[in-house]
Amino acid sequence: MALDLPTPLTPLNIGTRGSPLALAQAHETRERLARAFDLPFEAFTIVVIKTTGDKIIDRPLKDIGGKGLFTREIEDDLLAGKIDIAVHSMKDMPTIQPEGLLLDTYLPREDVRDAFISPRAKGLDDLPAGTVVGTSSLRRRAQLKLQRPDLEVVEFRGNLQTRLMKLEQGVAEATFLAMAGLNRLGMDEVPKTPIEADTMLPAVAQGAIGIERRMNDARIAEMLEAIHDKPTGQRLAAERAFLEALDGSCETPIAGLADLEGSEMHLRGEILRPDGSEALEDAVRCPVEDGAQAGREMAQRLLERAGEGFFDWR
Ligand SMILES: NCc1[nH]cc(CCC(=O)O)c1CC(=O)O
Repeated sequence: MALDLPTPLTPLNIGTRGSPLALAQAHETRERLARAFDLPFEAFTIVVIKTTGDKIIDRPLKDIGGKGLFTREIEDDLLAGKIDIAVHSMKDMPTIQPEGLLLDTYLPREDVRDAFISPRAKGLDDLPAGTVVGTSSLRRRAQLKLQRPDLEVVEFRGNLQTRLMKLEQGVAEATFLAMAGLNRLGMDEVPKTPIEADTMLPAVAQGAIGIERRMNDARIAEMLEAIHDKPTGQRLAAERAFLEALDGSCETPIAGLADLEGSEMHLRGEILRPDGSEALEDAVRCPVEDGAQAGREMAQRLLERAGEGFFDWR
């Protein structure tokens, strides 16, 4: 495919966070673009941007608060033209983007499942009562407590490597990590047990990489079209409509997953009390193109069942 790049060729700047996983995602994006347009890798520069969430690593995310902890600085640079596109884990992205930005290009989705990670146990059932499990995810904490109220949970922040190190040091006996992250980093040696979605429904958009751009940049829009994965787009449209209708932030335990079965979509959703004392689930099948509407309706049904204060700690 021919691409109308200005001559002499100016590199396209790809913005990303600096964690190993974020870098792997940026490199995958660069490879897909280079391949689609038969361009050398040098046509793309990867620009590492440090975000507030990267700078503050000693406090739980929910205590720092505020929207876009891991995205604001990157989006500012995108709006300012310092970068041309930004690569994100869609799981970490708010459902609404700042004025002037669009986030509607997705790479083919990786494994959506969570994995159980422990040097000593194969699965949750093997852990004796009182065992300490580390996680910084409110969803995983609540899902864990629902299944095993007898286990202890400790806050487990930091990137994938940091969390694996904490396991090794014995800060916790087990943790959960996304299969997608482990796969993208090629961490095949980490002993992991994938957990099926029936047992632990993943986060909305887990395993998906999104590429953000300026709304008025037609050249970039055209370019991104070449690497967009439509099925991933259809699944995320439903999952993110569900999340948006729930007003979900990182501070509420919500899970959601859309699977495609031919022309049909199978959409599942779950909301939990933060202490894991209760979970409400719903599921529907609908035509793929109705996914977003189905997501919003599912959110409404769950909110009605939940009633006031469901997400409050008690
Ligand atoms: N919140 C951090 C984060 N954001 C995306 C991933 C994994 C990759 C993905 O889900 O796309 C992770 C780590 C994890 O949950 O284990």
